[in-house]
Amino acid sequence: MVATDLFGTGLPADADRLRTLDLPGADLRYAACAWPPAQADALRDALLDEIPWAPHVLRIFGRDVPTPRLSCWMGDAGAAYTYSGARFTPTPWTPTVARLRDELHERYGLAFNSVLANLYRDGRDTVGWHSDDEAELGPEPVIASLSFGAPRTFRLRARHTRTPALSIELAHGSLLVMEGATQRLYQHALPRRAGVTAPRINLTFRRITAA
Ligand SMILES: O=C(O)CCC(=O)C(=O)O
Ligand SMILES: [Fe+2]
Repeated sequence: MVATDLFGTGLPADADRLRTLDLPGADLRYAACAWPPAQADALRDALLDEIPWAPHVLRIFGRDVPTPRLSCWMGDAGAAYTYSGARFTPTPWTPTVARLRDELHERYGLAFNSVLANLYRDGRDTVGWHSDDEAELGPEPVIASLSFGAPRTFRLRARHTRTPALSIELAHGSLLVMEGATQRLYQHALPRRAGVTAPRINLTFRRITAA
């Protein structure tokens, strides 16, 4: 009998292991099953319920534009963040998000002081092309992106040529870690997906270095 079974789920013992994705110059790792299905279900429900979701309004070319998703900026009191001209003071950690932050540290050795939570209510909610390259994140940001709920396609493209580079379906209970030159060389987006009626929650944990 091999030493299998991740949390008694019948999944292989290393189902939560991060594997490198092949993308030139980038540093991307992905674990399709960081949280096994039953745990991921419970986490999705708790996060839906516990996070104070609200539309964000971004100032783009001098106009106020509501984002096509709901969000919540959460973190340590000092971790203020500027995003597309809007300044966010973080909401205090909720219990489930704090637990996930601690798990990322204990299980993957990744430490964070803030998180941007996104709720894609259905397949019409999206995030457009961008890099997470705000000055507060430092020159080589480390971002841990957790997905719960409806699987959605995550795309990356070369920042300067806009050449499509990678397309990956982010699974329920998955973890994607972006670091190194990933933000400098690539942009990412989550396009619309027809036929998706279930919500998806994404938590992008970040490390804010300076005020
Ligand atoms: O929902 C996702 O997977 C990506 C979200 C994202 O790129 C962001 O919040 O910066
Ligand atoms: Fe992003």
